[in-house]
Amino acid sequence: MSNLSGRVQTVLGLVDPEKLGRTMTHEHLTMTFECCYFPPPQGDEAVAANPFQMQHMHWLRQNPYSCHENLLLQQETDAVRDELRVYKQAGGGAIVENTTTGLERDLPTLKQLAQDTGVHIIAGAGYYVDCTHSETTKSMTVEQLTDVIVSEVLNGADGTDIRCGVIGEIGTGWPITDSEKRVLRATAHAQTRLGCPVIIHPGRNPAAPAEVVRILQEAGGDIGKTVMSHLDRTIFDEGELLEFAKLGSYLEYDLFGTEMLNYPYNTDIDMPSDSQRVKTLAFLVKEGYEDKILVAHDIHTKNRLTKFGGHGYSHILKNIVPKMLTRGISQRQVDKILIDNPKHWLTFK
Ligand SMILES: CC(=O)NCCS(=O)(=O)O
Repeated sequence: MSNLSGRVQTVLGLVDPEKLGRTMTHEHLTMTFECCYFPPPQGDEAVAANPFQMQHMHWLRQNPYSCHENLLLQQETDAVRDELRVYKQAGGGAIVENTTTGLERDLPTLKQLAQDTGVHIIAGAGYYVDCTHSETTKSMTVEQLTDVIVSEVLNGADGTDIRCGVIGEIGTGWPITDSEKRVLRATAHAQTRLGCPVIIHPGRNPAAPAEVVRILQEAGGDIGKTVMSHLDRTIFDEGELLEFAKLGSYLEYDLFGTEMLNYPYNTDIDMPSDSQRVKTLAFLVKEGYEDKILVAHDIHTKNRLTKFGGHGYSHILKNIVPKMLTRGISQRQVDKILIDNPKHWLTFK
């Protein structure tokens, strides 16, 4: 194990895990999502070209990926800084910033945001989904990929000395490509060397999370220290969810605030409402998984910021927690989900 043992690694250095406080385990503060642009519905091209007007806000919520400008979160650092201050005032302590290679990770900006706001920011190592893998990435062996990921944690990433504190979000699609499989194996090998937390972006199919776990496990990964993200758009059947939960990963509901009718990346999927998400959390708590639940908003487009009428980074603290308390989740269980579970996951072994 590394000398990071028992500590959490933020962009400002190592911290005592007790210092984190309430933690959103899946957010983005600066990134581009251009890789996932989706053309607008026919006839809506004019709105898509000029979206940030009050009368277009509903359209933007329904079609966030169909407007190039909306995908450039990295243009909104001032608004994000303001929001982080609000988040801190609302009782937030830490944020895991999941931007990996392929999404224009910007570690100096994360460091500056942490310094300016006092929010602990934990950055992500590794690679996003296949369509963002460069030719170089695609040609690398598992050993070479492992060395890059380990170095991003031990020495710093992207030519800086700013170190990542988690591996991920590691991007996978469905079916999982060969290049994504190599990255998953490298993730498991790096985790074995470092004893560090891992977080996965699964493909949009109910079978995808378990297949990722299988690949990680086969490569020696520590599933108990791994988060499966985006379960709110991936597994809908309660029986299937319990089957997956038995595999032992953290179960992350990280699209709080996102309510849309037509999910463009898989139109078979009905994106749940926040009320449905809370209901699923209450179900998992009842089934004994309160130690495994994590929550976040996964802000990755501009329209999700309060500046543009969105829910912002404080939505869970301000709106979802009170709802959880009225739906059979106790204050102690809420504290586990927001404080204890993130702390345990983020602490290096
Ligand atoms: C940045 C990112 O990967 N967000 C997830 C979007 S998705 O629609 O839930 O896959």
